[in-house]
Amino acid sequence: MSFMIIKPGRLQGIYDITLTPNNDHRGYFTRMYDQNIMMAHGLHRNWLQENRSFSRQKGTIRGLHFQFKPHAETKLIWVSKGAILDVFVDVRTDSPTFGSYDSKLLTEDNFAMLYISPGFAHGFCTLSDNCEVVYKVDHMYSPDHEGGILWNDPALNIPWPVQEPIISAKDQKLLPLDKLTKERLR
Ligand SMILES: Cc1cn([C@H]2C[C@H](O)[C@@H](COP(=O)(O)OP(=O)(O)O[C@H]3O[C@@H](C)C(=O)[C@@H](O)[C@H]3O)O2)c(=O)[nH]c1=O
Repeated sequence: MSFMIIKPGRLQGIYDITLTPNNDHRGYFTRMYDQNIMMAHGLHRNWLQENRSFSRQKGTIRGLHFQFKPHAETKLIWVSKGAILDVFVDVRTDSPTFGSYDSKLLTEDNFAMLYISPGFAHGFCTLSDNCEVVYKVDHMYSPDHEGGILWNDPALNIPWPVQEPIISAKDQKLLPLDKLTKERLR
């Protein structure tokens, strides 16, 4: 049995991963990561940091974030508590889907994981209180390379489930995608 079922998402570079638990009368056992399976799909990375983010209230938005090159990150994301709508925007200037977004529901019990390649801006909206998101990244945090796009960029028109989110002061000041210089994104 394969503990990780991996399928390409709609946008090139995105992968939907479904974990398959082994159930018995006690509960279940599942692998959260299987290096051999990830390698077979060319998706194993040298994960350097694992982050746990906790949001107290439903309707919190974090994002949309990325790191500029050479610190652009791959992210492997799942939800250990609560539920989120995870959103990712293609900011690869040479991509035919530049500026397109997609989203995925991740919950504490849907056994879903999301693999996001470098070159995507990433964010999420919490759909429940006390939400905990856990994700691995393959580059260390580099404050000098932080990049972001305004969550409600009118050109992107992302249908977020909230109109007035709880959001950080830093994220409130982010600019729309068309204000980012393509030179810096390259
Ligand atoms: C992301 C990060 C933040 N920090 C610090 C900076 C700051 O003092 C505090 C909170 O940082 P932020 O407000 O940037 O946290 P947050 O808004 O949760 O940022 C995260 O958002 C999601 C959507 C992502 O995709 C992540 O890559 C990351 O950008 O933690 C680190 O020390 N290491 C890290 O890896």
